[in-house]
Amino acid sequence: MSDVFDVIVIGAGPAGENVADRAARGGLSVAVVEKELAGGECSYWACIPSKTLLRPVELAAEVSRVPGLEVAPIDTAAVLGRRDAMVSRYDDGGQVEWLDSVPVTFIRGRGRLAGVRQVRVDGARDADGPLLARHAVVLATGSVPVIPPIEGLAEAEPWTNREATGVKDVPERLVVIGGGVVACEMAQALHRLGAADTTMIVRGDGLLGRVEPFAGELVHRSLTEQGVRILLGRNAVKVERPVAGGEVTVHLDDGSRVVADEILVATGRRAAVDGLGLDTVGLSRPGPVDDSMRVTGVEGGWLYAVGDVNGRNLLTHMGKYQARVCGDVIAARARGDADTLPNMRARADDVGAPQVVFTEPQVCAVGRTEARAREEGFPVRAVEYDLGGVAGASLVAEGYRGRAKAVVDTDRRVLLGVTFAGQGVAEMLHAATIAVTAEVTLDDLWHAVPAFPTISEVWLRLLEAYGM
Ligand SMILES: Cc1cc2nc3c(=O)[nH]c(=O)nc-3n(C[C@H](O)[C@H](O)[C@H](O)COP(=O)(O)OP(=O)(O)OC[C@H]3O[C@@H](n4cnc5c(N)ncnc54)[C@H](O)[C@@H]3O)c2cc1C
Ligand SMILES: NC(=O)c1ccc[n+]([C@@H]2O[C@H](COP(=O)([O-])OP(=O)(O)OC[C@H]3O[C@@H](n4cnc5c(N)ncnc54)[C@H](O)[C@@H]3O)[C@@H](O)[C@H]2O)c1
Repeated sequence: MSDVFDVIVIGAGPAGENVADRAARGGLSVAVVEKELAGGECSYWACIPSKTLLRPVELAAEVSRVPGLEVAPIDTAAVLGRRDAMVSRYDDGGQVEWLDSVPVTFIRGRGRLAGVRQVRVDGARDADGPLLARHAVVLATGSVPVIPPIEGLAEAEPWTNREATGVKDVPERLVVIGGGVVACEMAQALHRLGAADTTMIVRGDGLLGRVEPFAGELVHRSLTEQGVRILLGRNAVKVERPVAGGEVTVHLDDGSRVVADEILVATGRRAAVDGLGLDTVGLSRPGPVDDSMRVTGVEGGWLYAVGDVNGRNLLTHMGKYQARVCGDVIAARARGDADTLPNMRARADDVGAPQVVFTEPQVCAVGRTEARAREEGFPVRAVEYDLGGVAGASLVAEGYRGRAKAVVDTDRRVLLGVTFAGQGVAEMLHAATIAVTAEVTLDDLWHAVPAFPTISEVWLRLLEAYGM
């Protein structure tokens, strides 16, 4: 095998795989180095298993809101069996086969920078010399969970997303630290799959702090009604687990405590750069990157970073988008072609990435929240509408509960952000993404007539609320 490639990608998660694919399509030879499983966190321990565990929860809630249908109890063993199938039983054979077909050279082992355009691979290739990249090295190593420095927490061997999404025996009593996306999604899934006694410890005054407050409130209400205990404005100060795998006690800053069988930490993620050799090229972190995903300040401009590791937006679709830009740019630069075509710069990251939180109710948003738009100095007017008041929603469910909000730039009459919360709203997000990204004016949106009776009629109601 040649030790010289046009491009070397470290990390074969969704971002790494896509940058490799695009660079190879551009005619370059590419090697991808992966220390665990091709497909990355998303395929085995994040998006895919978490959504598989949440789908029956969502479906059961939907069925329970239509008179004439009955919800059978959720069969947890069957759900976990489907999860195992969806993660290919933690076997990446299919992904490796696809990489081979691109074609890309797949190298299993831990990669690290070893100087300019050089990558060493620990493991199988350790004894060999470094791999050399003619044009570019791309960091696509993803992120790892943050374990906060709470006394006794690390020693208590808390669950992270890996144990939670890979659960084999659902604990009866679960305590979750955090109130963000992972905390809400996994608390809901595990509670409905058997963790009858689930408590969330949230340091802020609401859930899902990055979205419009009404969305977090709707999720809070739903979780509480299902029986999840949510402690807002509390901090864990000490954790005790005297016997490994035994009962765990979490002490809170108000003197109270929570006892559980397992503890899940969902307090954010940080770039996966430990042992990555950034120091060998004079860096302490893998960024910032410019809009072509090139790490700034590296002489020769040969280093790029895509996906979670660059910290822009920790979402699979955004990492893949950055990867497409990056792979095309590297190929164009290698050929000496113009690298400034519109598809060769990532501009969607700053606008406010689209995101769906797959709780029940779902929450989805794109663009800026009202608060962020005001902070950034836009002339803003926000309008809201009760989704339950739309004919399509009342057909979907008895007592449909949900809300929509649009944030408008009053000077240019374009949307800066849109948020929906409610049953089945995820598939409405892309219309909002197009409107926000393409800056479709309200006057043009008026002619995009939503079909009756769909929940999308809320678009019309929002425009009417604006005064049209
Ligand atoms: C519970 C959970 C649910 C999520 N759900 C969603 C969702 O529904 N939708 C969504 O868009 N996002 C979701 N995310 C976020 C999503 O998982 C990440 O944004 C996505 O996985 C990032 O892709 P990536 O390729 O940058 O990194 P990763 O998927 O983390 O892949 C990085 C790869 O690099 C490898 N690697 C790391 N270091 C080295 C090294 N030194 N040498 C070789 N290989 C290395 C790793 O083994 C890994 O395979 C979720 C995250 C979590 C935790
Ligand atoms: N459906 C999806 O798209 C999806 C699902 C899961 C995760 N993700 C992505 O994964 C990333 C990580 O998710 P996450 O939920 O871990 O992070 P997050 O940033 O969404 O939430 C972290 C939560 O932990 C809290 N927190 C942080 N430090 C704390 C501390 N020391 N003590 C107590 N609480 C603390 C924060 O206040 C917040 O509530 C997110 O950026 C998200 O984009 C996406």
